[in-house]
This record gives sequence, C-alpha cells and structure tokens, in this order.
Amino acid sequence: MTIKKQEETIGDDTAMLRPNVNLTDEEHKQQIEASWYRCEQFGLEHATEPNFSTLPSGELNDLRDQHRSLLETTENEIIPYYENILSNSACMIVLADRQGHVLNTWGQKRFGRGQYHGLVEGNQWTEQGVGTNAIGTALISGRAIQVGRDEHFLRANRYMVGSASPIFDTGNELLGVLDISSDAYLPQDHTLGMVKLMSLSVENRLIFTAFQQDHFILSFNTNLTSLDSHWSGLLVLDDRGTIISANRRAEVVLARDLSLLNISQIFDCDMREIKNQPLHMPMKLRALGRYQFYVKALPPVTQVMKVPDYRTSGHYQAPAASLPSQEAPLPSQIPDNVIPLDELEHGDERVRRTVKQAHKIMEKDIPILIHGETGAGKEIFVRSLHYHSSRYKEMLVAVNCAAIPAELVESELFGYEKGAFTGAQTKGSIGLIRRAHKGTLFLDEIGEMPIAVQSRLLRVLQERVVTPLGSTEAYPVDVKLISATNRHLKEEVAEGRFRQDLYYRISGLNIELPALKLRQDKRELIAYVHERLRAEEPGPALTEAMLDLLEEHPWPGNMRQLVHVLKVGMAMADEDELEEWHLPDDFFDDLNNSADQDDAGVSHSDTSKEPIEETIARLLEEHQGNVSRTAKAAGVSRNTVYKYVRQNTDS
Ligand SMILES: Nc1ncnc2c1ncn2[C@@H]1O[C@H](COP(=O)(O)OP(=O)(O)OP(=O)(O)O)[C@@H](O)[C@H]1O
Repeated sequence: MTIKKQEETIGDDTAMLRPNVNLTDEEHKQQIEASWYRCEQFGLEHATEPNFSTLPSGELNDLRDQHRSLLETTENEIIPYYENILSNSACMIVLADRQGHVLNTWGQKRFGRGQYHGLVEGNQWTEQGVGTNAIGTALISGRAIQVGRDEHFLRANRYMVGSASPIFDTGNELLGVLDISSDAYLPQDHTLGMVKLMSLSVENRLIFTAFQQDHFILSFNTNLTSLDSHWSGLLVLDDRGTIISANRRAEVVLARDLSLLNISQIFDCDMREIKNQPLHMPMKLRALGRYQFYVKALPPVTQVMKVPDYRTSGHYQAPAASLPSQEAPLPSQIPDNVIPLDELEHGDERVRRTVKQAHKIMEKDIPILIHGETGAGKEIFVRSLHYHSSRYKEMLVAVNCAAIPAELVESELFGYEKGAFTGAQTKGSIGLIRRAHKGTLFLDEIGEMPIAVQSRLLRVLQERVVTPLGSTEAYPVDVKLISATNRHLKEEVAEGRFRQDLYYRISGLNIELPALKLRQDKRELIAYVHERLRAEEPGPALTEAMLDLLEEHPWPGNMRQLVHVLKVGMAMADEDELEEWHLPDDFFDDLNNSADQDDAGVSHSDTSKEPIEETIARLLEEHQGNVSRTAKAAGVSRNTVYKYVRQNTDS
C-alpha cells in the first residue's frame, strides 16, 4: 500500500505563521473511532496481547541499511536539536519505517515503570498487531496523531501516550514515521507540534541532501525572520527554473501541485533573476499574483564552491604528462564488434547531433538517459560511446533491469556480504555497480526497476558509495551512468511508478534514438547494416528495388528486426542478389498491415468506380512495372502496390 501525503489546505496567507494545524477534537475522535473499528475487523480484542512480529536481526540490518539516509539524517541533523528537551523528560523518540518497523530509538530506553513497552528496534508497530497506536495509526491515516492512554485499543498499551507524524520522501511517498512516546503525561499540542516539526525537518533535510549539490533551492516564507525555519516552503529548481521537487509546506501554502511548473508560473520572477540574485539576499516576491513572500535562493553547492580556474585565462598549456585514464582511445584500440561512432548515422541530422552531444557528455560528470523503441539500437549506441571515451580501458557493465527478477535486482546491483540473506552465495558478491567502477554502468530498461531499488540507487548516485546488502562498509564508486528506457519516464513519474528525484538524477542529457522507420538515413543505414553482415560472411547484393522495399517497411522491431530479416534473407539466397522470396513471412505480414493502415480512410485518386486492384494493374502496365510511379498515380502507398504484385504473382 502506498500512502500519499494528506493535504492540509490552508486558506489564508498567514498560514505560515501558524503552521501547526492539528486535527480538531472532533476529527481526532473520528480518527480514533475509525482505528478501533479497524482493530475489530482485524479480530483484535481489548485483552489481546500485543504482537510485534519482531524482525530477525539480519533482516533488521538490511532494513536499516535500506533506510541509511533517513536514519543518518534523523540522528545527525534532527535529534541534536531536541537533545535538551529529551534529557529533561521521560520520553523517547522512535523512528519507524513505513511498515511500522522500529529502526532506532533515542532518549529514555525504558519508561518509569520499567515495563516492557515494545518500542525496541525490529518490533513492528501496526494496528493489526498492536491495535490503535500512534505509529501504526499515523501510518494508516498518513496524518500526525496523538494517541492517549485510553485511546489505545489494547489494554496492555493503555499506560502510554504516543504522538507520531509521518515522513514523506522527496517523491511524496510515505517513507516512515517519527514518534514521541512516554508513560508520563505529555501535553498534546506541545508534543504533537514537536514531532510534526521533527518530521518536517527530516523531510527538508532529505530534500537538501538529494538536491543541493546540483540544483537551486528556494525557500520562502511570509515572514523574513522565519525564512530559515523548518516551516518555510522549499522549491527545488533545475537550471531552467522547472520545479522538480518541493516540500510539504510549499504545496500546502501554494495549494497546488507544483511538479514541473516553471518558477515564473508561481512567482513574479524568472530563472535569470534568481540566478543573478546575490547569495543569501532575500527577495520580496508576489506568488500567484496575490501573496507576498520573502524568498531566498540557494545556488547549487557545486556552483558556490567554484573557484577561479586560471587555465581559462592566458595561454595555459596542459603539462605534457597527462593522466593515462584521460586519453581517448586510438581507432585501433576499438574492438571490432563495436560500431565506430561516425558510422552510427548516415545522413540523419538529428542522430548526428545526438551522437556528437553524447560523445562530449561522456567526459563530463553528467548522466545520460536514452529513450528509444525496443531494438532501436540503444545498447549498440552505448557500447560505441563507451569505447570512444576515456573510460574505454575499464568495464562497460550493461544491466537489463527488466531481465533480473525483482527480488534479485537489489543484490545483483549493490552486491552482498557472504550470508547476507538466504540463498546468498557463500562468497558474497561485489555487485554490478562496483564492477563498473571507473567504467560505464548501463542500466537498460530502467523504467522496470522496482521502486524500493530506485530509492537505493538514488542514494548511490547521490553519495557515490555502495553499501552491499548485509554490510556496514561503504565503497566509493566512480561510474559514468547511462540509462535507457522505451517507456515515457515522465508519465511513469506522474503515475507514481518511477521516483521523480531519481528521474532527475539520471536524466542529465536526454537523448531520443529515433525508430528506424523515422530515420532520415533509413536507406543508407539498411545498406550499411547489409554491408556489415556481408563483411562477416559473403552474401547476395541488394538491388535498388530491394532497397525500395526494405525502405518501405514499417520495421516495428527496428534495427533488431532489420538484422534478423537480412540474416534470414541472406542465408536463404543462393543467387547473387537478394530477392523478395528470400525474405521471411513475418516481414510481409508487417508490410501488409502497414499498407492497410496507410490506406485506411484514404481513397485512391481515381474518381471512377474502378476497383483499386484494377487501377493498380492498369497503372502498373502504363508505367512499365514501376512501383513508385504506379503508387503515385493511384494515390496509394508503395506498400499497397507491392502487396498487389505479390498477391498476383503468388496466385
Ligand atoms: N547502428 C547499428 N548498426 C548496425 N546494427 C545495429 C545498430 N544498432 C543496432 N543494431 C543491431 O540491432 C540489434 C538491437 O540493438 P540494441 O540491442 O542496441 O537495441 P536496444 O534499443 O538496446 O533494444 P532493447 O530496447 O530491446 O534493449 C543489435 O543486436 C544489433 O545487431
């Protein structure tokens, strides 16, 4: 089950000053009643003993490993601010994952009575097992809640009070929950407000960790002095001003879905002004034509850290002994089975530009995302890029994310320690990402990657370290990341199947590899592939008529289908030239289908009542069998003429 964050819609522009909007007493009562009703449905009775379904320590370690960023952010950047409060009160802070598993606790390890409270690492606090409780109920409702002593469904829990607030990740998915529990009296507004503040702080820190390196982060508030507080709205912008992430406050205060809007659609300013704004100098801007906000823009850390580079001025010459790893390969060093970059296209301007851009970006710390239909040649393209880059001596590791069973993707990619899980090889495994260290990692069909693995991959890309499953050690990795997909990833993001933050991480340079039928150099490319195959094994030549026919084909299977058709045809032919009858049947099925589609709804130009077959027969004769001219005169596609010719020669 995925829970999206609940909107707390705030109607007026003073909302930021009183952000701690708790449930009304009536709403609170309803939440508790709804929870008790669920508990009855789960078959619980008030006398039932809590069932914590405690995780074995190995699984707990894996879980903690998966939530490392959440754990570290909470521990290092949030808890220290509350230490004072904690040390003076009899309560504990609990961090649990979205299934209610306790990941860590801080503060009082044991409540006053020394009673076993079950708030220990590995225990699961769900309504199913423990009845109404702050953690489980906040997770089910997606809202912050305080559960008082008698509001607990199980009698066994009625000695404690818990206040919990869910935490959402940068893609708005429920990530976990923070809870403050005690067996002493906890003032409701105070504690609930505090835990909400903590969960907001965690969310904000996660945004900074994910994006501050390469993106502008805008914070805004109605009040200048609160601009740096956790209650400020945060917007993450790419270089062109597109909003690629936002915190809860931003969405609540602006009361709209902000994803992928441009900053100029929200504030009366554009990206240029934001970029020109002196560091840490707030601006006073109007939002949505109505609200006044103070806005501060934080440029990407990489930009702030930029230091003058003296090589850009004067007549700098690089020292003679440059690093060997920076060298581009010589043509003789490129393996035979790799298609040279300049042979990837044969006159298609768009593809030429794409190849040039990608070749350049290979030397930059910018990931590449390739979109293209299946069989369009994405992997061939990546191989060529890798072997023409300075990483050519290192590994190109290609991973087809759709081909690995979902439950194995994680261990295959990140590796595992020996004995990390049942079925793990006794030796352990280094994992595919580390295998690509210093080289290129090609994640094909990345759209198929399970969402849990996406989070982990995101962390690897952000932190540039891999922690194998079951290990505490983090290994640095330096990989050139190229991903490919035949899906529309933006739509996948909109529908919640692909993490937005990961999408922006992997899509530094977006490349479209056109389908074969759309390529302007289709004819030349077909001739090239044919020549390459003939270089491997002697075979028949292609006539112009055969090239016409091949050019006409819709090629739904793209380059892969072309290679297959040519290989079959060439194997069948004993003659000097490739003939139609050498080609496989499915080739003609596609051809006929596309002819039918091309002509659907289009009537041939002859206005007489003459059937189309007769028109084609007549025109073919008139044009001495010239297919192109016949098709033009009849007002049909060349495929239709071919289809007619074939039917009449077959019968
Ligand atoms: N530029 C090219 N020149 C010659 N052959 C090519 C070219 N591009 C692709 N091919 C051939 O087409 C086949 C399919 O290409 P490739 O595996 O790169 O496609 P893909 O887009 O990665 O497919 P998928 O999306 O199914 O993974 C290759 O095995 C290769 O034989």
